Amino acid sequence: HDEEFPPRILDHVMKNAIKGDVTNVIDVIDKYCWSVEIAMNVGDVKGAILDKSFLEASPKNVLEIGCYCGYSALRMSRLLKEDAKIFTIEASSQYADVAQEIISFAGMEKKVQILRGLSDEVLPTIAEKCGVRTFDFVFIDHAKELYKRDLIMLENLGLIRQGTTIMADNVIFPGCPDYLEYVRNSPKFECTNYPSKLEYCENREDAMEKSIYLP
Ligand SMILES: O=C(c1ccccc1)c1ccc(O)c(O)c1[N+](=O)[O-]
Ligand SMILES: [Mg+2]
Repeated sequence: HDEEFPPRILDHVMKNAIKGDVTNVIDVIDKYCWSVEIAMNVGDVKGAILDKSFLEASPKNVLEIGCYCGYSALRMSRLLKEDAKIFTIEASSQYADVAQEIISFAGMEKKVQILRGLSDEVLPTIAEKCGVRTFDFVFIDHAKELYKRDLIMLENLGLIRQGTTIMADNVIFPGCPDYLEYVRNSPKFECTNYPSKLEYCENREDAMEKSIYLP
């Protein structure tokens, strides 16, 4: 990954977006990524699919695994109902630093809490640390080889409940074949695939996978 993108997008947002205007911050990031350089945000096209599932779930407790620069956390934060909250896990302290700045610039620092660390190190204590029993909505968008491991960990830790919605990005590109095989063959998940395009690309296929947990 291009380690230099996060500081560039932060600088671009600070100089071109309206402080406290979360929708404008999202738009400024999307315009930059369409016109200047592609980044691995979920983006506007797949972001609209995320938005729709998020609104249908109308969650109180939201978990994101893979915050990056905070773009998808901002997308969800603007749709959060009163007293709902997003907890987002980010392993890279560089990404987490930039995400914190962008989330604060957009005025969403009270609705989004970044948890720094590796997902398998953060998840075992997240319930008591965050005062959450189960999550109502989970967005998985981190290292593709960790999707399956972390979903199983969420199940084993009792962090998801009957009806929890799990949305996974990039199930085509870069792809997460073991995750897809797991959720689609498990009787505990009701899956729906949403074909789309890779963020900020017109001609590379990607898709999101929605899995409703029904143990
Ligand atoms: O893994 C990559 C990747 C691989 C190679 C080069 C650049 C990015 C990627 C690509 C698109 C995504 O939406 C995404 O979330 C990721 N990611 O890192 O989590
Ligand atoms: Mg992604």
